[in-house]
Amino acid sequence: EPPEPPGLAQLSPGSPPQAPDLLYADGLRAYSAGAWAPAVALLREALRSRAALGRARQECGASCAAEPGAALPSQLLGAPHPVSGPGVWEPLLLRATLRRAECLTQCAARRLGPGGAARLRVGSALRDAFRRREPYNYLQRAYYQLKKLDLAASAAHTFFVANPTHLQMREDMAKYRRMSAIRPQSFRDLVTPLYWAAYDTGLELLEQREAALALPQLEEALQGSLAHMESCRAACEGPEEHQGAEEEGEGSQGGLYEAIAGHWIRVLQCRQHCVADTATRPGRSFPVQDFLLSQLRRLHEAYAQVGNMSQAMENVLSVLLFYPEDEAAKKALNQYQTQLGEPRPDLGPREDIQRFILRSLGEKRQLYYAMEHLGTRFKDPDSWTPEALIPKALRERLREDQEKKPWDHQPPQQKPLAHWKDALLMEGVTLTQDAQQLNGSERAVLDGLLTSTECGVLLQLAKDAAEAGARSGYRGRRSPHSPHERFEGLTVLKAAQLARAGTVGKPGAKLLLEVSERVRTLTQAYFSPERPLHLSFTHLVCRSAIEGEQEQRMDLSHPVHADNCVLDPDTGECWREPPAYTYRDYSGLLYLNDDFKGGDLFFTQPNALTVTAQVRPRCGRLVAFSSGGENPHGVWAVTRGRRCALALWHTWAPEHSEQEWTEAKELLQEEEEEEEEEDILSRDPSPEPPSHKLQRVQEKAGKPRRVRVREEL
Ligand SMILES: O=C(O)CCC(=O)C(=O)O
Ligand SMILES: [Fe+2]
Repeated sequence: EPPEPPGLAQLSPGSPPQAPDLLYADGLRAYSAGAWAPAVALLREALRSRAALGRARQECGASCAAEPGAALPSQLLGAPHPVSGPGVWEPLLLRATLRRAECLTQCAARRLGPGGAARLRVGSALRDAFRRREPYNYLQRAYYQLKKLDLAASAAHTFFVANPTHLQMREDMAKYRRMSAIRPQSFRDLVTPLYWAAYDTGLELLEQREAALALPQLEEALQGSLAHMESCRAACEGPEEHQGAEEEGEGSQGGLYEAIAGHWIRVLQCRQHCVADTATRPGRSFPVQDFLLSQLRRLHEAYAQVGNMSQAMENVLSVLLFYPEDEAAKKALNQYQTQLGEPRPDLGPREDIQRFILRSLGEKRQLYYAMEHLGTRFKDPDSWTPEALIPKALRERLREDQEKKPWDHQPPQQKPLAHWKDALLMEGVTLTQDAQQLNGSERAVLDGLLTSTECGVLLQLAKDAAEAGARSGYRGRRSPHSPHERFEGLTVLKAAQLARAGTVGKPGAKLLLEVSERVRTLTQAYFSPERPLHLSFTHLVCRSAIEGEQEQRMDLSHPVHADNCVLDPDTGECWREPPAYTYRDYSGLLYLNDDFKGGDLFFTQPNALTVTAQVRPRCGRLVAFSSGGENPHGVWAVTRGRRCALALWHTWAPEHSEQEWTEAKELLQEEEEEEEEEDILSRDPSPEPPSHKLQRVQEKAGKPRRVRVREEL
């Protein structure tokens, strides 16, 4: 194992947890250095620290709620001014808030060590990363490197259940599943509490008419769902949770009262949304409260099956507490009542569910009050909220809002078609897929740009150039994107030079120039008829699978990226600044062959996860698209054979047009002229090569490709 980077956090078991952001950053540092064991230790400790904070919040929230005067100042918003007037009410709210803050702070310090919760607080970016279970992605790779395959599989599974559209992980999962050394039970979710498993077992038992055995499982699952929501709610009161809320203009202007009220409103909003916190289960994830409701339904059926009619009643009444008009529940209730015989007014909904609903209604009432009187916002996550609870003045407004669609804007204007149609016709090219078919705004697949002979010539050119490179010790260059592939790139100028030196055929080098111009014409006609495009870089690229290293592959041939900006998949933003090639406006990929395995091009949403379109390369197929953040793309692993493509980038900026293209053209022309001269005059047998150009080319060719660290991770 390579040496670990200096200055990593020291871990001492048993001591209070360190700050998760520090641990995580160090874990990633160790990971990038390939120090797998420290990476695992640090990442796990980051997770443990985060969990400790969550637990402490929950326990402290509960214990402080039980302490007189330190309960969440509930009901204070609901009816303050009319009853006691602000003069009386303000000091009450203030005192309750301070008491509670004090109680929580002391409690957290007792549980987490000096500094308490504030010391373990993290920024919103990291919170999101944890929510997306990102640490498990790194963990699985580190475990894999350490050959701890079962642990790798469980970490991978844990990440995957929460990110089912993550391409890389989907591939990885398929590979883990094929590995016979991994036990099937290793594919388990390390985050989601076991209540999923309890629920699944309960369902299975119910199907086998084993209701008595199913009941404890279903009860456990129900408690699990409630606990899930509790822990989500507890996290709402952290010092970090409402960053940015002030920017939204809620609660920052005005006095102390507004500030405190604003704080509680945000806590309540956050708590309300915990019903929609996702319960994640292999292959599925949905709001935890929906899960709770299906548990209640299974429970009343199971109790009825074992003849425990009073508990069956309690559970079906609990469903009706949410949805009093639920037909199936009403029917079941009637049936249970008949079976019971005598009326049982003592029976009501389950106590835990009653508490849950009452508390939620109380919060909603306060939030609607604040909405009406303080102008705050509240989007109720529940469909079961009784209308009577919503102030009359608000009902109308809410209904209007609901009818207004946020995506009311016009679809993007279609480009004038006449120009490019002519251009296509001239070249004998067909439009195979337009932007709409590719689920994007500026994307197209065009076919027929090259004949198979032309593809053959260009493939031969790439091959000859690679072999020439091999002879000069250039061979064995691994791809900058994947250790499992070789990567050869040929620029137009290098091709011209090699042609001149007689290393590659001249027709190939000439065709390269001609074809790139063909692509430019079409791209301009299709995407930019009003404004000329210039080629800014042309690169003939082949990616070859390395024999025998493909089974264990965990990566893409080319990670997801955008061509003219630095993509931040966390936010979907794309920064048009260096090190990106910011002047690139349109990209083109002209494919030369299809006799390889894998290697499809794909587009994703800005999250770099969700695939929106996929294209299989073939001879003469051009994929053209705008180079910005609207077109993140990547290439699947090439697992067998060699995939060659001409990659071209176009720019509107004339100052960034490709000098080498002109130089190459001159070079090839010069040679032609010289040949003619030679033929005619046979006087000058050794014309001096343009050595300054050669030198420059060599420098450029040897320059390593920019490595995008973010993508590599
Ligand atoms: O070869 C491909 O299909 C895509 C390559 C690519 O996206 C790039 O070089 O920027
Ligand atoms: Fe690209």
